[in-house]
Amino acid sequence: EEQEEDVLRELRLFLRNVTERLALDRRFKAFTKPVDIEEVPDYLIVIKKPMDLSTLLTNIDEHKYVTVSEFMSDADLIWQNALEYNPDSDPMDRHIRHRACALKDTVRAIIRDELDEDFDRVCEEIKESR
Ligand SMILES: COC(=O)[C@H](Cc1ccco1)c1ccncc1
Repeated sequence: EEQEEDVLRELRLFLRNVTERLALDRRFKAFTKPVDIEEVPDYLIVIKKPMDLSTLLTNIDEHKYVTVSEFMSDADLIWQNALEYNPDSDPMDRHIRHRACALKDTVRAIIRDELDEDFDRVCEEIKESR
């Protein structure tokens, strides 16, 4: 009903704000756009579910997420993929892994600090009802 659409509109505003703040953080530059398959031809052989911050924003606008948990599952793909594709001991791999871990910690801290648990519960109830 109308009140539910108001809740989901507020969820999208929150998720857009979080995602845009991440995309402005210089540490996360490598995560802002899909990995370039021309640059990295084997990427899609190794990584089955690519994800990046611009795709998160598109998904939000396409009403893909009804709960924060669904958003977090896609957001987690970004850093998980980076750890999986860049496992070596060379400095480049270690650098992107450090940034991937920073992304993981930053997303979790923002959600812990800024998501109201009652609001999240309302979103989860809407999801169960559909
Ligand atoms: C999320 O970004 C990545 O996984 C790519 C993989 C990649 C390897 C070569 C070109 O791109 C990356 C980008 C920048 N620095 C390290 C790795």
